[in-house]
Amino acid sequence: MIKLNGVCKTYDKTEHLALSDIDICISKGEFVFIVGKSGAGKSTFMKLILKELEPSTGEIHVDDQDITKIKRRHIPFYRRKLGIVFQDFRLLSDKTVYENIAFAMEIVETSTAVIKESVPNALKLVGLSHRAHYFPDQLSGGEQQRVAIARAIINNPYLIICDEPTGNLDPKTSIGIMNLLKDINAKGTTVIMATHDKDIVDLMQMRVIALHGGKIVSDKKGGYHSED
Ligand SMILES: Nc1ncnc2c1ncn2[C@@H]1O[C@H](COP(=O)(O)OP(=O)(O)OP(=O)(O)O)[C@@H](O)[C@H]1O
Repeated sequence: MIKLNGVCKTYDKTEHLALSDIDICISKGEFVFIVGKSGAGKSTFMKLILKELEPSTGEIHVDDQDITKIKRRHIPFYRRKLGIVFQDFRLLSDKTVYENIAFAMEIVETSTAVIKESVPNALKLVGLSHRAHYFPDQLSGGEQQRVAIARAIINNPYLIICDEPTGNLDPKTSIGIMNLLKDINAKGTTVIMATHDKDIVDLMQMRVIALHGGKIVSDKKGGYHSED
């Protein structure tokens, strides 16, 4: 479960509240969209959960842990529970598809035997077994995003955080990526996705939390709403 209680965030010395009085609860296994105009607070929300930022007030619980209390040296261990997918893929250009995914396991000290078994399985899941030895610049945008998703799930995260994962993709490719995320979610992984893509949100019919001026203005199932 992910729970935010009375979370406010101001940046540095500004008095402007990037997030204000956020109280929400996301159950394990949910798929949640975070929507809102530019400046609404979506990235701030995601960065708080990733522990890239600290709240100015309030508590944030992820998987029954108050993450505001995690010590700096323990942050890398906390982040191992999370898979992250960005708009711009962020693959390592000098590593092949296989190596990009294997690298995510190497840095958490997974054994070679487990890596050799897990990476082909992840590639199969995202439909890219035939691209294992390609480099990122030999792939389409949609294929690169599939690699990024394979890398995000390879260590069995509790939660996948997606920041505009379809932002650089055409509508058809975007739907393929969303179906992949839906399948991963159906196996029990919680997904939180920030997006501007109204068509995708309407298509998926999942829970939608809308932010405006740092406040939650709507929290409903089933697409965008007129007041969002
Ligand atoms: N590093 C920062 N320093 C000061 N203010 C910031 C900083 N980052 C964000 N803000 C402010 O916090 C508010 C929320 O910004 P945030 O980036 O979370 O919005 P967003 O919904 O993700 O926008 P976008 O869709 O454009 O990415 C905005 O008013 C923004 O100007």
